[in-house]
Amino acid sequence: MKSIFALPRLPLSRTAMVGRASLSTAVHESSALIRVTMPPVFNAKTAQLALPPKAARRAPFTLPPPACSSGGVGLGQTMPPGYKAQVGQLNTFKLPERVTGSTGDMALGKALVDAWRRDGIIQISMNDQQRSLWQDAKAASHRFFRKPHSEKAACVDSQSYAGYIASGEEVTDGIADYSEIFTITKDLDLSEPRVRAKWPCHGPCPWPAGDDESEMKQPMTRYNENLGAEGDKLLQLAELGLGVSPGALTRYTRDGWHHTRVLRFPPRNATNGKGKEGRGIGSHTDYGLLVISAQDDVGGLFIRGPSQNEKFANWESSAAGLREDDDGWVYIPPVQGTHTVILGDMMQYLTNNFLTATPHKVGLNTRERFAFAYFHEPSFQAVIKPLDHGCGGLRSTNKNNDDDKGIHYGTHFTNMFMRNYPDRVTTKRLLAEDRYSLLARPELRTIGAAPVS
Ligand SMILES: O=C(O)CCC(=O)C(=O)O
Ligand SMILES: [Fe+2]
Repeated sequence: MKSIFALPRLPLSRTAMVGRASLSTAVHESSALIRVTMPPVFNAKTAQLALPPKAARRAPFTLPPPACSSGGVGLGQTMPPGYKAQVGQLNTFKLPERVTGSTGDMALGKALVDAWRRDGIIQISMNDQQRSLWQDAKAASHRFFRKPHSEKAACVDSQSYAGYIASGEEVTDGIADYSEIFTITKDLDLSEPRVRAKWPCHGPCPWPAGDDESEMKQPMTRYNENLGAEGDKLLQLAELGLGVSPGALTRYTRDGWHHTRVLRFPPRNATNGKGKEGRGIGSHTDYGLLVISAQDDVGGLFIRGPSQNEKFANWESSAAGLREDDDGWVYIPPVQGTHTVILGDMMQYLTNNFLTATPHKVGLNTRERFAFAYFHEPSFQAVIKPLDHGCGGLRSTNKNNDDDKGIHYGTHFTNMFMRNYPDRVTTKRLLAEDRYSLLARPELRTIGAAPVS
């Protein structure tokens, strides 16, 4: 059996960043009562006119007005106790039904890219169908997490990383997280050719026993399929906003290795004592292109916006634990009826750091919290190469793209999951059967070998 430590570039669990000037503007303690009014919804039709010249645009995040102002919701009120952070107040963008490349789409794409570059996060409104899919998926997650431990713990598969992860089982930067998770990866039965060929991470999703599909599988699958379309729509808009050719991003997501983490966080006073007090998930970046998240009304998510002073590349050395206890975190209050979208490692690599992966972490609150993180990813087989043109004219450091070997997404994903779950049966089987070596085979590297601008 090959030792995990002998594998090429396998960083330690979910990673971290370095030194950033602390925000000089007001920082709100979680106990502060803040009243704010929500900003207007972005209107794609008027976006071009509405976009102010760069210098006049608002500073990263609009800080809420003082407590005495009237109306609005106390967004900062839901911040978990014991945390100190600026409270983010995000504009809510509305996406069109279809992206056609119209002037409105181009303006919206530019506005999204600007917001990611400024804040590291965007907020988009759910349409009626998405609200209903989210309600159904959330109800299914409540049902699942209420099951006895033994029933949840049985939801494990030895070939895929899908299924249950108990509170305290996941490790970020060497410290156990309190989150309780059900991961959904591509659900492939045992007769599927990639599963038969023993490709790493490929296998069935171990739905709970007795699920007649309506309990868990259907609501989760419908939710994920809808976000699959939403993810590609966002990438099309990002292509317009970056000024790269159509397909420059979406070419990678055909048969994308999209997956979802269904999460429950215990209240801070009811943990199993296996993690670090108050901590839900430690600071990390996620692995692919986009993370589209929904959270209930409890609150717990913090992010760090892009900074010139904070350089990291999670595919080279782990960004887990990055600046976990530093200043400079922004609390993202739950806004019902919206998804938030942050960026992953592959978006950073593709755009030569023009867009950067968004470091984030989760704190435990006084009530239990439920959230969904959907990951919009390249195909497992994709070899990602930095974009040649566009992206504001930025090019990768001094590297010539033709010489760049690129990043094989399937290898990055496998490294990250082995890192997070060193003791899981899936990791043990992967190593015991030397599946890792298959990642070098040409049939696992079929998408995107040549750079596209
Ligand atoms: O709970 C959240 O809002 C985010 C979860 C997260 O960061 C993850 O699952 O990777
Ligand atoms: Fe995450």
